[in-house]
Amino acid sequence: MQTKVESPAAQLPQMVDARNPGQPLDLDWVLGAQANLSAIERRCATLPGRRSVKKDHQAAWLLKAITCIDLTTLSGDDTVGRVRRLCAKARQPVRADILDRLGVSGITTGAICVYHEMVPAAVAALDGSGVPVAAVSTGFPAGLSPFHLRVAEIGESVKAGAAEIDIVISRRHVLTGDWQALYDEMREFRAACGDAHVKAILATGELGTLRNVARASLVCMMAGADFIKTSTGKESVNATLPVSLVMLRAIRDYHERTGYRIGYKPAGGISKAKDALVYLSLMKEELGDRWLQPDLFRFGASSLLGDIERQLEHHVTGAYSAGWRHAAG
Ligand SMILES: O=C[C@H](O)COP(=O)(O)O
Repeated sequence: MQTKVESPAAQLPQMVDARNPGQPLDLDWVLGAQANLSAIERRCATLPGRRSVKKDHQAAWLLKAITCIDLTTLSGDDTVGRVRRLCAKARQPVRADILDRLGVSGITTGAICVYHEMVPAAVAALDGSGVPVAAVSTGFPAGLSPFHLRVAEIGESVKAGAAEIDIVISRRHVLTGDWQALYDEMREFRAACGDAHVKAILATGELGTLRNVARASLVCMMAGADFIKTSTGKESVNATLPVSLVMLRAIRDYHERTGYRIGYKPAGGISKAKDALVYLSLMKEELGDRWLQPDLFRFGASSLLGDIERQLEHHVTGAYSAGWRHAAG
């Protein structure tokens, strides 16, 4: 079987759209956003069973998923050694013998995602690979440090070589309906990023309602977010299908009204290949094939890659290896 999947770096030049500049805060639009919980739940309940891709198609979709992973380590005990091992995995996400049998070469993960202190090590380890480094920022995960320090943290990570910045929003602005404060904060974070792309982490598990998720999504896009991201991975509820549906529809709405395509990053608790397939099919159904590229879609995941590699090994050998053989990623 020949499954041609190009690396994200190879895909980017012809795929990149104009960057979202943002727009003035439109409160009528924001307050008009609603979320019908029972309709959303009904739609999501049908998703896992509905679209099942098999055999070679499944392998191709799993390879696609790999190119969209922000391979992540966000632990208090991260070391330079761990980050270097993860970067080696980002450069070569699947064992060479498995890729040979799939007829694929040159794939990488979408990015590496680390805390600020690990950015220089990751940048050095990924030199020449085309894999960008994403830094979580702005007092991740709670986002409750002094505002000027949150802004300064972005600048430090950009200076250290991060090409993508994952900021956390102030959940209290959403919970109190202070959309202007959320907009102003996000606008300032975006400005501090300069040319680095900014992903706005909504921490949806802490926003109370799906309607708040829809409104916060719109405000962050209006303030210039390049991506909206569900979670830090540290909330008690992280990425879910209902939240994803609401955020994807906000992205669709924003695209229809402004012409700008905003990326989506579900993050936290996505660790199985079959879950990745459900997310890919949700993207395809809600937003179309254009959103299946790494410049518009990422998984934030620390252990998903290991399960995908295991499934690909099963695809080419017919046997499952032990999970520990695919530990990194
Ligand atoms: O943004 C990424 C998340 O922190 C990763 O979460 P995870 O460890 O549950 O995959």
